[in-house]
Amino acid sequence: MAQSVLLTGAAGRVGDAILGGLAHEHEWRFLDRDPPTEEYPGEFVVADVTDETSVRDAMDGIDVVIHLAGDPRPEAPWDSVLTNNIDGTRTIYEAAVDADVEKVAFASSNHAVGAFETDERTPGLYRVHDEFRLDGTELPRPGNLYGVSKAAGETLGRYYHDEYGISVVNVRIGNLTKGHPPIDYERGQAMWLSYRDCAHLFDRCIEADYEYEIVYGISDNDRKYYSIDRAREALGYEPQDNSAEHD
Ligand SMILES: NC(=O)C1=CN([C@@H]2O[C@H](COP(=O)(O)OP(=O)(O)OC[C@H]3O[C@@H](n4cnc5c(N)ncnc54)[C@H](O)[C@@H]3O)[C@@H](O)[C@H]2O)C=CC1
Ligand SMILES: O=C1O[C@H](COP(=O)(O)O)[C@@H](O)[C@H](O)[C@H]1O
Repeated sequence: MAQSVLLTGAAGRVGDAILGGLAHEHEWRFLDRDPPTEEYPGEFVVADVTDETSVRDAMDGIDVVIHLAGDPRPEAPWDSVLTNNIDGTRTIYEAAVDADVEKVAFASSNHAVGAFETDERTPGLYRVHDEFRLDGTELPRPGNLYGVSKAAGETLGRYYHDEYGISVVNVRIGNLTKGHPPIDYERGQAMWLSYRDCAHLFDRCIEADYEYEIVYGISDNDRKYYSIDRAREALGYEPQDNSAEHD
């Protein structure tokens, strides 16, 4: 069923992947601090996610928020992730609960658990026969301050779910690249998320019923060290791509 969806960070790569598959499936409103450089299939609000007034206005009549806006750089400095990622996510949740939004899908990251990739585990971890899996029940283990900000975003979701009942799914996105998996990069191939699977996964975040979830957002790669079982069970995610098919 078509839903009214607010997509923050719409002008970025993940937004592009989502709209590539779902532009005509839902009623969209977009928010980004960068103005659009092309036509979007819905109202486009140019605003910063830390601007409470603009975010509250953008939330009016919305059923589901897909919150992508933030600094995506693994090497991002603390000032930037504190403002754009942590405060921005808090601003989104405050406005969402006040507007009676049903669900928020939060773009978390592999970097929230990057420090599980110890010297002892790698590079074996990235290879097909290694059986180590993270499944979303483990505690965060960030390897950088960007990862800390994503773990904080997941925890903000936990709080707003428990306190206000809003449905929350945190998608620990792997490595989104268009057309094919990263080349000569085993880690990136193990956590590849194709554009097609990305659109489908966020469609399931819009449509499925859930309470509070942490899932991994990768394609069905032979090499994987993230389990996609929870995404399948909780959301009905059925990925079609596999980085091994591009070897
Ligand atoms: N691309 C990937 O492989 C992965 C992305 N993610 C997460 O997904 C989200 C989107 O990432 P990408 O599309 O790759 O990044 P991107 O940089 O291509 O897009 C991010 C968008 O957010 C906007 N933005 C940033 N800060 C903002 C603010 N304070 N207010 C309003 N808009 C703001 C930017 O203008 C940009 O259009 C990020 O939260 C990132 O951490 C997580 C894991 C992997
Ligand atoms: O969270 C993110 O992860 C991806 C993949 O990480 P990388 O360390 O393999 O590059 C990254 O490309 C993206 O920019 C980031 O937001």
